[in-house]
Amino acid sequence: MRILIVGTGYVGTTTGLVFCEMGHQVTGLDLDENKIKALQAGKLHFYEPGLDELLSKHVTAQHIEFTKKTKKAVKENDIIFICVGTPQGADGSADLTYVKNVAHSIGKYMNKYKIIVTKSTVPVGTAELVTKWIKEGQEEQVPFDVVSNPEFLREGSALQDALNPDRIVIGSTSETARAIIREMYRGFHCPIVETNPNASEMIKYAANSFLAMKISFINELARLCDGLSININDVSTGIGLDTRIGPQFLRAGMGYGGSCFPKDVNALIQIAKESGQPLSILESVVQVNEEQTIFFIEKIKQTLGGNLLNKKIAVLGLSFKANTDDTRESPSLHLIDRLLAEQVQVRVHDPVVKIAAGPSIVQFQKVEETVAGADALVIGTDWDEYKNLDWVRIKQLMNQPILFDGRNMLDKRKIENLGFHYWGIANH
Ligand SMILES: NC(=O)C1=CN([C@@H]2O[C@H](COP(=O)(O)OP(=O)(O)OC[C@H]3O[C@@H](n4cnc5c(N)ncnc54)[C@H](O)[C@@H]3O)[C@@H](O)[C@H]2O)C=CC1
Ligand SMILES: O=C(O)[C@H]1O[C@H](OP(=O)(O)OP(=O)(O)OC[C@H]2O[C@@H](n3ccc(=O)[nH]c3=O)[C@H](O)[C@@H]2O)[C@H](O)[C@@H](O)[C@@H]1O
Repeated sequence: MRILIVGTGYVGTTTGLVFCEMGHQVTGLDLDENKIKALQAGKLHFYEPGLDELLSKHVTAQHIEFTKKTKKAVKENDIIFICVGTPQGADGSADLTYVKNVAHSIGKYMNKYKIIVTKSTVPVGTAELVTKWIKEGQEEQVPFDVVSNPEFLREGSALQDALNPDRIVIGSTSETARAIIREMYRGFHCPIVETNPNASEMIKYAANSFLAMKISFINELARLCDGLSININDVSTGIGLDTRIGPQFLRAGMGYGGSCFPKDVNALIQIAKESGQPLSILESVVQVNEEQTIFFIEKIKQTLGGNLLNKKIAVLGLSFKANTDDTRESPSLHLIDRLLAEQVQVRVHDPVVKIAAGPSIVQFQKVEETVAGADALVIGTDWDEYKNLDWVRIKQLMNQPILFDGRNMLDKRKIENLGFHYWGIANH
């Protein structure tokens, strides 16, 4: 069966290449000409460790091709994965414009039985909408089935996650379609959850919301622990060893960011409101997350004497987490916005992200240049390379050795022994 991936962003490109690895022939479709040109040349248009090698391998072997010709791509392929964006709309709900456009095009150009699989994260009821939109697009009746098959990969470890998922979820009312998609995933060694589309769509939002809830829980607890001089990392270890809790997603920091948790938690809140069954717990998750940057900046203010006017602050890391160039809802950028509002002179560094300079913000190539003359240094993203910097040299270069670790990634004792004033999130 020939596979079409619609949308060649983080999810689409990774999914396409994973299917190549499983021996399938794949076409990637996108409307963005620049992305398609880059991909055709075997070049990844975003930063994701390991994916560039795989892309170049499968492009060279002609296991994958890329196109912007929707009609041809729809006609020639049997299984169509929708991997387009579902950004947050004005009221917090998911904006399905891109999904709707794709469904209309699929209907319009469909010439024989096809399975349409939604991999994008979409609200409960979208499979029914996709069915309706495909029918609206059809000029003549052609049979098709719709499947919900949410994706659980993380940016930064997309390939490993997609190749080794904890589970695969397949939601469809059609046993035939479920069986075909199940067969496509033969070779994956993980449980497969088969269910109806609504439950499948809910599983995705519930998973992201639960993980976001763990982060907000530990962050709010960290604020309490900070006042009580308790090390939150010890608390995370202590509770995480309980197998019912688990160690993951208990790292206190500046709050969760990225293209998914913020929008998906809000989308589920909106679904709940519309259903007359509000999820107050998730409303608190969002509130705690928003407060976390304020908590952090207040700490910086207090330490620097209550006023940040014209202070020079160096921020290391711009992406929403390490190993990605994605800055969507990045906690580091949220912090920088607030620093700029306080009229701070901001100096930034990131190993892969480039941002436009402004009157009060300058980006440097090297960490040493970034910290020169700084009144304080903030770790904004947990890039590995920030762990083993030459801290003796950095101390010499700074105006005063004050370090705020927004990711609790440094060894407090070691840094303090070098003469730094160190503050992490309840990292006592
Ligand atoms: N980024 C991530 O790590 C994960 C994202 N998701 C979900 O997957 C979906 C996609 O996310 P990303 O890959 O990050 O999005 P993205 O924004 O990186 O990529 C989406 C792509 O779709 C293309 N597109 C839009 N309309 C199109 C059309 N009519 N025909 C062809 N291409 C079209 C865009 O040009 C863009 O390249 C979202 O629903 C997201 O919530 C799910 C799991 C992980
Ligand atoms: O639906 C999605 O798009 C994806 O969203 C997240 O993946 P991602 O956003 O790539 O990154 P995460 O590793 O989950 O991190 C999200 C944010 O939480 C923060 N985080 C994570 C873990 C933690 O313990 N503490 C913490 O603050 C990260 O720094 C980051 O800002 C989920 O982990 C994926 O399973 C899901 O597929």
